[in-house]
Amino acid sequence: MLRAANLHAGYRRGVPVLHGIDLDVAAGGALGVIGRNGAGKTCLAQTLTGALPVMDGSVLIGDDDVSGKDSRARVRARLSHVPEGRMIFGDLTVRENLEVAAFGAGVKLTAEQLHDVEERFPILARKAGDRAGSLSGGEQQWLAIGRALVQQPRVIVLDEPSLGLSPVAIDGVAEALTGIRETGVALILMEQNPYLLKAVCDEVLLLDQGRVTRSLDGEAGEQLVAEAYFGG
Ligand SMILES: Nc1ncnc2c1ncn2[C@@H]1O[C@H](COP(=O)(O)OP(=O)(O)OP(=O)(O)O)[C@@H](O)[C@H]1O
Repeated sequence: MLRAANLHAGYRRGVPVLHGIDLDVAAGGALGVIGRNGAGKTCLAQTLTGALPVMDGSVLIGDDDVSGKDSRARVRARLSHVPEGRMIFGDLTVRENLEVAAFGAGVKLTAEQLHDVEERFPILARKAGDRAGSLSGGEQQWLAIGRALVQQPRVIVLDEPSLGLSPVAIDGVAEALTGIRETGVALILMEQNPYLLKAVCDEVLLLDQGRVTRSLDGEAGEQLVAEAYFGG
């Protein structure tokens, strides 16, 4: 569903941070990317979603080559982004945040679709009229994922969704992401939390200085991920 081949990218022209990344995630699959601070996870998330340009290599969503397309075109090709720090609109209500996200993807938000998302995350219905900025960190994370879901994605790229969350909230994120996978959506999860990766992903890539140095399959288990994280 999402493939990247020989991907080179960076924040500044002529200064690559990613040096030839290959990855592939199928519909309903979940691929994790783990790495230390500065390894390039955010750069990879932003390059996949079009916030940063591809310097070399390619990004395909299904058969659609989106390498030269910006983030607006990619969201319309059904690739959604849950950015680091949530990036919700704090002054808009929870419901307005969902409506704006759907509009940005060119999706007409029907009552049924809204109901589906609010059923998955009931807090979004209970707080529909509240200012998004008044939500707790965990609630804002639900909203950020809800914003991606109303875009009817084929793929969601999430950048450190566990950041700042309590262990209980992280368990909730793991459960929600597993449920979303089961609907056939592909997930790419940039994370430093090995337990979330273990709970959600089939395969985890270890990123170091912009290169994939190892690939761990889900069978290898928590210990292997933790080893990669703490000892890699
Ligand atoms: N806006 C920027 N402009 C230039 N270089 C940047 C910028 N942001 C990050 N970098 C550099 O790019 C490299 C990769 O950073 P990036 O934030 O993508 O990694 P990361 O794995 O997401 O790290 P973290 O977990 O700390 O967010 C680092 O060397 C970093 O210093």
